[in-house]
Amino acid sequence: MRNTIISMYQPSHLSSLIRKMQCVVESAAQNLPTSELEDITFSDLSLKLATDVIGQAAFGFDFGLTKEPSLNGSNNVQNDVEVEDFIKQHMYSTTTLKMDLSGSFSIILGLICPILRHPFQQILKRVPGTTDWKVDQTNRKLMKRLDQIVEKRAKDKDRGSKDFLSLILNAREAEKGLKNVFTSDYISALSYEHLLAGSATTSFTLSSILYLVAAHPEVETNLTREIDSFGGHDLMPTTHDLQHKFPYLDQVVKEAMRFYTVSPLVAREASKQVEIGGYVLPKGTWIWLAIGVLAKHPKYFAEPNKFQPERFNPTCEEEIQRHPYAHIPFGIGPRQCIGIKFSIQEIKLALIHLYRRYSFQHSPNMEKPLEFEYGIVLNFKYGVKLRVIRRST
Ligand code: HEM
Repeated sequence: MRNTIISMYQPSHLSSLIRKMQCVVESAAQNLPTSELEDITFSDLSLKLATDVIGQAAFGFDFGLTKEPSLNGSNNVQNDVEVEDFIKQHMYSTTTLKMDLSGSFSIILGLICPILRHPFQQILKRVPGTTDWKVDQTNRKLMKRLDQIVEKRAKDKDRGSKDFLSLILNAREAEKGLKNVFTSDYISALSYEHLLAGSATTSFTLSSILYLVAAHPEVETNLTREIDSFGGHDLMPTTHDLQHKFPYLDQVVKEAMRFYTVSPLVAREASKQVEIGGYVLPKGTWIWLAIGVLAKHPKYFAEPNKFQPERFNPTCEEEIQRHPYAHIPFGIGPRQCIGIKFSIQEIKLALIHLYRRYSFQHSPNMEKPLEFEYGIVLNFKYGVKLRVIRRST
């Protein structure tokens, strides 16, 4: 399975995605309000941006979330009712519907008495108005929409092989044995997992970078200097340029991912009995890797609560001495994130585009300190609110 889709994330395919990514980034950033009194909730914008990008890569579909609606209300994207409905449900479940302690009684009860959580959840799912009911309804609608999308694409014989969904469907048709494994339900679930894995993480990372850089003007100065020296606004960096010609940008991204680790826990299950640090863990034990804790360990990161991109400079002693597995925001080993290069390319392109045109400040309406929601991935409790200043260059 992993091998089937990994080709999508190889350098050759990534370079062909640059133009698509660039179009989404441009349309997301073209009309940011630059009034001194107006806020933008950048985290909402970055979620739209990341969802549009993954929509093109995973589904071969333009969701059009970052496009400005025209006067007649349409945003000139492909007219597909199922996809439109699906994506509305997805945005609703990601931004509005929150399965947190304040919302769900079954979660609170589960903390007090874990054994009661599941039966209670089953009951509350049937009680209209409760969070459990809303989550269940939204999940059902989402999966129904996704099933329709998968079904439609499965019938399309000219689907090509440029996106995740088409690649899996092609693989299913090419190998008879896979038909029973890659059922439509399974493919729908995988596609949704992909959409979630690729949008919430990238969006959070992009927003946290803008938030952190806005609080560190010296970092912004260095960053814009590097970006400006690359060339004029029309010069679009290639995949190779992004990897090699923006060393400071690279350090800023790494440091922001260390500072706010979006996926702070990674799970593994012991496939056989193993001894770790003197503890014998029987087969089947769940092991949680606290990569967010590791990212703040003073043994590997001096003054870990300071935002210092230079600590990732290849000539910095801290970087030279650091254990290679101390900074692993994408996990590690055979189950490491498959979207590393994809998301880094997207994040760097977005940052270059944004800082070429704008500078950012925290809105006075932003809470201090920043508050988070702790789910499968980290999220901002009230969003990242910024003021945008157009640069004069
Ligand atoms: C800043 C962005 C991202 C971060 C921080 C991130 C982080 C992670 C982490 C920590 C894991 C678990 C790895 C492990 O268990 O060792 C993971 C898995 C995964 N990620 Fe990402 N991710 C990001 C973007 C993406 C994107 C853009 C995609 C898709 C295009 C993606 C697809 C996946 C998939 C499919 C898995 C499961 C891999 C497997 O189990 O074999 N991720 N990611």
